[in-house]
Amino acid sequence: MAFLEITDATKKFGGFLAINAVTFCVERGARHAIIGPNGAGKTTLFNLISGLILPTTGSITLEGKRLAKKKPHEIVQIGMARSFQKVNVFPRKTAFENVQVALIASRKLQYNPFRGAAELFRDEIMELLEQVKLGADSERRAGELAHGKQKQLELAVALAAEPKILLLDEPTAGMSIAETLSSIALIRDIVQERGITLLFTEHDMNVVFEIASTISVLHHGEIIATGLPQEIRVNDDVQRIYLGRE
Ligand SMILES: Nc1ncnc2c1ncn2[C@@H]1O[C@H](COP(=O)(O)OP(=O)(O)OP(=O)(O)O)[C@@H](O)[C@H]1O
Repeated sequence: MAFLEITDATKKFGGFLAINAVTFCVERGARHAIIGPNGAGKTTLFNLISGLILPTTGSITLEGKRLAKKKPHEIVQIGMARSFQKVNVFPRKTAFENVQVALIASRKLQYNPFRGAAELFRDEIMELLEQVKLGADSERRAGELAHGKQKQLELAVALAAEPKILLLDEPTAGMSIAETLSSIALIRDIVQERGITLLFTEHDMNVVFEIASTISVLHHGEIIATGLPQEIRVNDDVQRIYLGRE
Protein backbone atom coordinates (compact mmCIF):
# COMPACT_ATOMS: atom_id res chain seq x y z
CA MET A 1 0.00 0.00 0.00
CA ALA A 2 1.39 3.37 -1.02
CA PHE A 3 1.13 6.33 1.34
CA LEU A 4 -1.23 8.42 -0.82
CA GLU A 5 -2.98 6.58 -3.65
CA ILE A 6 -5.03 8.21 -6.37
CA THR A 7 -6.76 5.49 -8.37
CA ASP A 8 -8.58 6.11 -11.63
CA ALA A 9 -9.84 9.49 -10.40
CA THR A 10 -12.11 11.41 -12.75
CA LYS A 11 -13.77 14.78 -12.30
CA LYS A 12 -16.41 16.10 -14.66
CA PHE A 13 -17.76 19.64 -14.54
CA GLY A 14 -20.97 19.25 -16.57
CA GLY A 15 -19.77 17.66 -19.78
CA PHE A 16 -16.16 18.82 -19.30
CA LEU A 17 -13.66 16.21 -18.17
CA ALA A 18 -11.24 18.21 -16.00
CA ILE A 19 -9.51 15.14 -14.50
CA ASN A 20 -9.43 12.01 -16.61
CA ALA A 21 -8.64 8.59 -15.13
CA VAL A 22 -5.72 9.83 -13.05
CA THR A 23 -3.73 7.14 -11.25
CA PHE A 24 -0.53 7.78 -9.31
CA CYS A 25 0.99 7.27 -5.88
CA VAL A 26 2.86 9.55 -3.54
CA GLU A 27 5.44 7.69 -1.47
CA ARG A 28 5.94 8.47 2.21
CA GLY A 29 8.64 11.11 2.61
CA ALA A 30 8.54 12.16 -1.05
CA ARG A 31 8.57 15.74 -2.26
CA HIS A 32 6.19 15.18 -5.14
CA ALA A 33 5.45 17.95 -7.66
CA ILE A 34 2.46 18.11 -9.98
CA ILE A 35 3.32 20.24 -12.99
CA GLY A 36 1.44 21.11 -16.16
CA PRO A 37 0.38 24.04 -18.32
CA ASN A 38 -2.36 26.48 -17.28
CA GLY A 39 -5.71 24.75 -17.12
CA ALA A 40 -4.17 21.26 -17.04
CA GLY A 41 -6.20 20.46 -13.93
CA LYS A 42 -3.64 20.85 -11.13
CA THR A 43 -5.87 22.80 -8.76
CA THR A 44 -8.82 20.51 -9.49
CA LEU A 45 -6.64 17.49 -8.67
CA PHE A 46 -5.53 19.18 -5.45
CA ASN A 47 -9.14 19.93 -4.55
CA LEU A 48 -9.99 16.26 -5.09
CA ILE A 49 -7.07 15.02 -3.01
CA SER A 50 -7.83 17.38 -0.14
CA GLY A 51 -11.52 16.48 -0.17
CA LEU A 52 -12.72 19.94 -1.19
CA ILE A 53 -14.60 18.41 -4.12
CA LEU A 54 -15.74 14.85 -4.73
CA PRO A 55 -14.41 12.77 -7.62
CA THR A 56 -16.99 11.75 -10.21
CA THR A 57 -15.41 8.30 -10.14
CA GLY A 58 -12.29 6.75 -8.63
CA SER A 59 -10.76 6.72 -5.18
CA ILE A 60 -8.20 8.61 -3.14
CA THR A 61 -6.72 7.05 -0.01
CA LEU A 62 -4.18 8.16 2.58
CA GLU A 63 -2.62 5.18 4.38
CA GLY A 64 -5.52 3.12 3.08
CA LYS A 65 -8.21 5.46 4.41
CA ARG A 66 -10.63 6.87 1.83
CA LEU A 67 -10.77 10.65 1.77
CA ALA A 68 -14.01 11.15 -0.16
CA LYS A 69 -16.91 12.55 1.84
CA LYS A 70 -14.71 13.39 4.80
CA LYS A 71 -15.20 16.84 6.30
CA PRO A 72 -12.26 19.27 6.20
CA HIS A 73 -11.48 18.81 9.91
CA GLU A 74 -11.59 15.01 9.51
CA ILE A 75 -9.09 15.25 6.69
CA VAL A 76 -6.82 17.33 8.91
CA GLN A 77 -7.16 14.69 11.62
CA ILE A 78 -6.18 11.95 9.18
CA GLY A 79 -2.98 13.92 8.69
CA MET A 80 -3.39 16.15 5.64
CA ALA A 81 -2.91 19.92 5.60
CA ARG A 82 -3.03 22.22 2.58
CA SER A 83 -2.45 25.76 1.47
CA PHE A 84 -4.14 27.59 -1.37
CA GLN A 85 -2.90 29.70 -4.30
CA LYS A 86 -4.45 32.73 -2.64
CA VAL A 87 -3.14 33.57 0.81
CA ASN A 88 -5.55 32.25 3.41
CA VAL A 89 -4.87 33.78 6.82
CA PHE A 90 -6.94 35.96 9.16
CA PRO A 91 -5.62 39.42 8.16
CA ARG A 92 -6.71 41.25 11.33
CA LYS A 93 -5.30 38.70 13.71
CA THR A 94 -1.61 38.77 14.60
CA ALA A 95 0.75 36.11 13.28
CA PHE A 96 0.76 34.65 16.82
CA GLU A 97 -3.04 34.51 16.95
CA ASN A 98 -3.29 32.90 13.51
CA VAL A 99 -1.12 30.00 14.64
CA GLN A 100 -2.90 29.86 17.99
CA VAL A 101 -6.30 29.46 16.32
CA ALA A 102 -4.90 26.63 14.20
CA LEU A 103 -3.43 24.90 17.25
CA ILE A 104 -6.64 25.26 19.23
CA ALA A 105 -8.59 23.77 16.31
CA SER A 106 -6.19 20.88 15.80
CA ARG A 107 -6.17 20.04 19.53
CA LYS A 108 -9.98 20.13 19.42
CA LEU A 109 -10.26 22.76 22.15
CA GLN A 110 -13.26 25.03 22.24
CA TYR A 111 -12.18 28.49 21.08
CA ASN A 112 -13.78 31.30 22.99
CA PRO A 113 -12.55 34.68 21.72
CA PHE A 114 -13.92 36.44 24.83
CA ARG A 115 -12.03 34.29 27.29
CA GLY A 116 -8.45 35.19 28.08
CA ALA A 117 -6.52 32.55 26.21
CA ALA A 118 -3.71 34.83 25.14
CA GLU A 119 -0.93 32.67 26.53
CA LEU A 120 -2.30 29.32 25.38
CA PHE A 121 0.37 27.30 23.53
CA ARG A 122 2.78 30.28 23.66
CA ASP A 123 5.96 28.19 23.49
CA GLU A 124 4.70 25.99 20.68
CA ILE A 125 3.44 28.96 18.71
CA MET A 126 6.74 30.80 19.02
CA GLU A 127 8.64 27.67 18.00
CA LEU A 128 6.48 27.33 14.89
CA LEU A 129 6.82 31.03 14.04
CA GLU A 130 10.57 30.86 14.52
CA GLN A 131 10.76 27.81 12.31
CA VAL A 132 9.12 29.77 9.46
CA LYS A 133 11.35 32.80 10.24
CA LEU A 134 8.54 34.92 11.68
CA GLY A 135 9.67 35.01 15.30
CA ALA A 136 10.20 38.78 15.14
CA ASP A 137 6.81 39.34 13.50
CA SER A 138 4.67 37.44 15.99
CA GLU A 139 2.73 40.50 17.18
CA ARG A 140 2.15 42.00 13.74
CA ARG A 141 -1.23 41.65 12.08
CA ALA A 142 -1.14 39.07 9.29
CA GLY A 143 -2.65 41.53 6.81
CA GLU A 144 0.26 43.92 7.34
CA LEU A 145 2.93 41.36 6.53
CA ALA A 146 4.57 41.28 3.08
CA HIS A 147 3.19 38.63 0.73
CA GLY A 148 6.15 36.29 1.23
CA LYS A 149 5.76 36.48 5.01
CA GLN A 150 2.03 35.79 4.75
CA LYS A 151 2.89 32.59 2.88
CA GLN A 152 5.37 31.71 5.64
CA LEU A 153 2.59 32.26 8.16
CA GLU A 154 0.31 29.97 6.16
CA LEU A 155 3.00 27.34 6.38
CA ALA A 156 3.13 27.71 10.19
CA VAL A 157 -0.67 27.44 10.32
CA ALA A 158 -0.54 24.25 8.24
CA LEU A 159 2.25 22.81 10.42
CA ALA A 160 0.22 23.48 13.57
CA ALA A 161 -1.96 20.50 12.62
CA GLU A 162 1.16 18.27 12.66
CA PRO A 163 0.36 16.88 9.21
CA LYS A 164 1.85 13.72 7.75
CA ILE A 165 1.35 15.19 4.30
CA LEU A 166 1.36 18.82 3.27
CA LEU A 167 -0.28 20.01 0.05
CA LEU A 168 1.01 23.33 -1.24
CA ASP A 169 -0.71 24.91 -4.25
CA GLU A 170 1.90 27.12 -5.93
CA PRO A 171 3.81 27.98 -2.76
CA THR A 172 5.87 30.72 -4.42
CA ALA A 173 3.09 32.35 -6.47
CA GLY A 174 3.39 36.14 -6.46
CA MET A 175 6.75 36.14 -4.67
CA SER A 176 9.82 38.15 -5.60
CA ILE A 177 12.93 36.21 -6.63
CA ALA A 178 14.47 36.73 -3.19
CA GLU A 179 11.28 35.60 -1.43
CA THR A 180 11.08 32.58 -3.73
CA LEU A 181 14.64 31.50 -2.97
CA SER A 182 14.24 31.74 0.79
CA SER A 183 10.84 30.12 0.63
CA ILE A 184 12.19 27.10 -1.29
CA ALA A 185 14.92 26.58 1.28
CA LEU A 186 12.44 26.94 4.11
CA ILE A 187 9.93 24.45 2.72
CA ARG A 188 12.61 21.89 1.88
CA ASP A 189 14.25 22.15 5.31
CA ILE A 190 10.98 21.98 7.23
CA VAL A 191 9.54 18.95 5.46
CA GLN A 192 12.86 17.13 5.75
CA GLU A 193 13.32 17.99 9.40
CA ARG A 194 9.75 17.05 10.33
CA GLY A 195 9.56 14.00 8.06
CA ILE A 196 6.52 15.41 6.25
CA THR A 197 5.53 14.15 2.80
CA LEU A 198 5.08 17.07 0.40
CA LEU A 199 2.76 17.28 -2.60
CA PHE A 200 2.91 20.58 -4.45
CA THR A 201 1.99 22.31 -7.70
CA GLU A 202 4.23 24.96 -9.17
CA HIS A 203 4.63 26.93 -12.37
CA ASP A 204 8.23 27.94 -11.79
CA MET A 205 10.36 25.08 -13.08
CA ASN A 206 13.40 26.26 -11.10
CA VAL A 207 11.38 25.82 -7.92
CA VAL A 208 10.16 22.41 -9.06
CA PHE A 209 13.65 21.12 -9.76
CA GLU A 210 15.01 22.60 -6.52
CA ILE A 211 12.45 20.89 -4.31
CA ALA A 212 10.94 17.83 -6.00
CA SER A 213 12.12 14.27 -5.54
CA THR A 214 9.39 13.02 -7.91
CA ILE A 215 7.42 14.84 -10.60
CA SER A 216 4.08 14.01 -12.23
CA VAL A 217 3.06 15.85 -15.37
CA LEU A 218 -0.59 16.67 -15.94
CA HIS A 219 -1.86 17.57 -19.40
CA HIS A 220 -5.53 18.05 -20.31
CA GLY A 221 -6.50 16.33 -17.06
CA GLU A 222 -4.33 13.25 -17.63
CA ILE A 223 -1.04 12.23 -16.03
CA ILE A 224 1.32 11.83 -18.98
CA ALA A 225 4.47 11.02 -16.99
CA THR A 226 5.68 10.40 -13.45
CA GLY A 227 9.35 10.06 -12.62
CA LEU A 228 12.52 11.42 -11.11
CA PRO A 229 13.32 15.06 -11.96
CA GLN A 230 16.16 14.02 -14.27
CA GLU A 231 13.80 11.64 -16.12
CA ILE A 232 11.09 14.28 -16.51
CA ARG A 233 13.61 16.84 -17.72
CA VAL A 234 14.53 14.67 -20.73
CA ASN A 235 11.11 13.10 -21.37
CA ASP A 236 10.18 13.82 -25.00
CA ASP A 237 6.42 14.19 -24.35
CA VAL A 238 7.06 16.56 -21.47
CA GLN A 239 9.45 18.70 -23.49
CA ARG A 240 7.00 18.87 -26.39
CA ILE A 241 3.82 19.48 -24.39
CA TYR A 242 4.97 21.33 -21.31
CA LEU A 243 8.22 23.02 -22.09
CA GLY A 244 7.08 23.95 -25.58
CA ARG A 245 9.98 22.28 -27.41
CA GLU A 246 9.25 20.40 -30.63
N1 LIG B 1 -15.87 24.51 -10.89
C1 LIG B 1 -15.56 24.39 -12.18
N2 LIG B 1 -16.52 24.35 -13.13
C2 LIG B 1 -16.21 24.21 -14.43
N3 LIG B 1 -14.96 24.09 -14.91
C3 LIG B 1 -13.96 24.13 -14.02
C4 LIG B 1 -14.19 24.28 -12.61
N4 LIG B 1 -12.98 24.28 -11.98
C5 LIG B 1 -12.06 24.14 -12.94
N5 LIG B 1 -12.64 24.05 -14.16
C6 LIG B 1 -11.94 23.87 -15.46
O1 LIG B 1 -11.11 22.74 -15.32
C7 LIG B 1 -9.87 22.96 -16.01
C8 LIG B 1 -8.73 22.75 -15.06
O2 LIG B 1 -8.68 23.87 -14.17
P1 LIG B 1 -7.61 23.95 -12.98
O3 LIG B 1 -7.83 25.24 -12.28
O4 LIG B 1 -7.65 22.72 -12.20
O5 LIG B 1 -6.25 24.00 -13.82
P2 LIG B 1 -4.80 24.35 -13.30
O6 LIG B 1 -3.88 23.37 -13.94
O7 LIG B 1 -4.78 24.43 -11.83
O8 LIG B 1 -4.60 25.78 -13.92
P3 LIG B 1 -3.66 26.99 -13.40
O9 LIG B 1 -2.27 26.51 -13.59
O10 LIG B 1 -4.03 28.10 -14.31
O11 LIG B 1 -4.01 27.26 -11.96
C9 LIG B 1 -9.93 24.35 -16.60
O12 LIG B 1 -10.34 24.25 -17.97
C10 LIG B 1 -11.01 25.03 -15.78
O13 LIG B 1 -11.67 26.02 -16.53
